[in-house]
Amino acid sequence: MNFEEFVLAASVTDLDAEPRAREHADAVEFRMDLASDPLAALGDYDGELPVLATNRAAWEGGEADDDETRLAELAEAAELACVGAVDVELQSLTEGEGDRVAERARRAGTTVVASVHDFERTPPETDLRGLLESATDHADVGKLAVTAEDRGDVLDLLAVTHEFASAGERVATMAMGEPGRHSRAVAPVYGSKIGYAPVESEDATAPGQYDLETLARLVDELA
Ligand SMILES: O=C1C[C@@](O)(C(=O)O)C[C@@H](O)[C@@H]1O
Repeated sequence: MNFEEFVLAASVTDLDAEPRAREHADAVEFRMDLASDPLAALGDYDGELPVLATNRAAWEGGEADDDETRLAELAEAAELACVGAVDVELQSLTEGEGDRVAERARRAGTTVVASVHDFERTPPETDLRGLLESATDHADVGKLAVTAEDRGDVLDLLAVTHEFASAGERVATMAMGEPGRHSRAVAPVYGSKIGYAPVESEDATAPGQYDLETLARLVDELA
């Protein structure tokens, strides 16, 4: 997966959902931290869509609390043929052992997405820029998910997205929460390369997500 074109990822906690995602998604984001035996599930996976593997740390809003196990599992996943990309938290890449995962991923030809999340707010525009700069420096794709408290926050995020994408950087951005919901449909217009959506809205993996069919339609109509 090279993310040169926009990739719509169906965010799943169970890979058995993949057949239901095929019609609208380009990939499945497998939330390993929310699955019961993720490596076994990946081993058994015989779906059509490539997998973007995420094993989100508890300290970054996920459910994987032992960092050593979490990163070891993610590195193993990165080496599987069905896995086209792995998500590694930027903080793991800069301060933890995430760079080892990234190295193993690269050796296996797997794309690395460096991610940053803010579940509280949208940092000021200069900080957004700094975070995306660091994320794009450390990985093939820099991803920034923030929480919008008002529409103005989305404007800041879109401005920075546009700036990086225009400079040829591969970025993925979205504003979580209700005021930021429309960013999921609009950010791709400004160059964001990944969208996330649950197959069914009750299985959302972040606040403010559209269901897959809806996001696919909105992105298509705005493209
Ligand atoms: O990082 C992201 C983006 C996300 O948080 C969202 O807002 O859609 C959903 C997560 O599953 C994914 O790992």
